[in-house]
Amino acid sequence: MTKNEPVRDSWRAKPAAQQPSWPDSEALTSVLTDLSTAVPLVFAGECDQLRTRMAAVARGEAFLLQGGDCAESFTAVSADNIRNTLKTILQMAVVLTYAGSVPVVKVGRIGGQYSKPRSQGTETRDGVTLPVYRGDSVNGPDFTAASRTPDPKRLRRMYNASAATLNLVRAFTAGGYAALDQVHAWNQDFVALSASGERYERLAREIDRALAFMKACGAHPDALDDVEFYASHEALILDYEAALTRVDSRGGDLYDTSAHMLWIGERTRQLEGAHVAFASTVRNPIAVKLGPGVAADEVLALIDKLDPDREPGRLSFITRMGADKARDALPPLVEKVTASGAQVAWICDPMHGNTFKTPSGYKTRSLDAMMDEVGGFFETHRSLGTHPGGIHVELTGSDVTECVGGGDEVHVDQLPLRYETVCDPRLNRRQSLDLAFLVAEMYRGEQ
Ligand SMILES: O=C[C@H](O)[C@H](O)COP(=O)(O)O
Ligand SMILES: C=C(OP(=O)(O)O)C(=O)O
Ligand SMILES: [Mn+2]
Repeated sequence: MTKNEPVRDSWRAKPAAQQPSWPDSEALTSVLTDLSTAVPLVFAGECDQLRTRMAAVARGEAFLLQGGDCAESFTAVSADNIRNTLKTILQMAVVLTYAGSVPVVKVGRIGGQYSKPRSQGTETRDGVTLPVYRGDSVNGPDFTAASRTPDPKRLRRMYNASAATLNLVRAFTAGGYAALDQVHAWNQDFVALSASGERYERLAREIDRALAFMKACGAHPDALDDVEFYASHEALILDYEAALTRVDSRGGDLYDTSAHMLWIGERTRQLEGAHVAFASTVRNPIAVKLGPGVAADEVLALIDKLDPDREPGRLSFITRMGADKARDALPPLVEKVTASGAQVAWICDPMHGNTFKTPSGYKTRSLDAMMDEVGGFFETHRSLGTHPGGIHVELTGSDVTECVGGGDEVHVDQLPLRYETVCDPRLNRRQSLDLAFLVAEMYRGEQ
């Protein structure tokens, strides 16, 4: 028995919110047995490396950019989609790196983001009530009884889809696709072609000059050809996460090898719940979402449970307060955590507190509200002398129409044109770049 066997299953004694009711427990056991011997998707050493990167974020020496789909779906796993998402995140990262003059830690909501917590257990349409869609790992989005019935075989499909996605991400990021020159050229195209491009022209020109200067100095461009890119998702379906948890051969610690970083959602962060208990057993960097209802004492208790050794990089808080609440809700939390001596990374998710439904029933978010929340996040950290450590956003590299606003404005009446998300509305490619340039201006104190 390894030193970790006693703690490994400790979470099973706690209540787990938001778990599917699998109708066939034998089928579930069979899939989990199979997954428990599957090849790990990430190496524990990479998780350690990300922890050191996140420690730099916590110390104020780096910025986190975390983004990707609200919910990945099996049918959307394609080279085009993966490449476009990656390309968008890399483009955003170049702008933020230059503006902040600090390294940007790049983490995708990718290669495992298949499970969704929901506000309601069921959905009713035209008098018919069915289980709610909980992500492709559990059931299908189509509104039929067959599609909405949880099917454990989907957990194996999630693993396969994650493996294929991460394989291509690794190929792109190590194979020269992500070269800085290339990414900057894409940004120049965006500035030239976007309606709001003029506003960003100055920043793009400055980056151009900085690159020319580096080259003139003989800075080795090869070093700029590869990027570090990490994978993350919400650790929601604990049976899946536990099946992919392995004892690290190097030191005997437990790592959840389904992703480098895992987060606990707003709906599953109960102090005595199974999600917090599970996360406390693994060494991966962990993040917890915090909504406007959280009390400062709960946040301190989360630190005690998840980061008892007060190790910078281990724990991040992703605040998602809503634009109208951020300026009131955030300061007391940041003050108390700082006073406690814990060094966590503070990340802003400007999306989940700003969702609304249009009269015709589309779930959407406006770029203005997002920027307002990011503004409140920066103001709070600047006034308290703490570090605004990063942003966490739902985005896609495709030209969808799911969020409203942006330089090439998407209007409410255009939402039906390309509303393709299976869960929450994502920023499209241009809106994501708008956001990056606007955050860059904020970082430089220009707004
Ligand atoms: O990211 C996901 C959503 O915010 C979450 O699943 C809740 O969505 P719902 O209110 O539509 O259930
Ligand atoms: C469900 C999500 O967020 P939250 O837990 O903050 O509501 C999410 O990130 O998709
Ligand atoms: Mn979401």
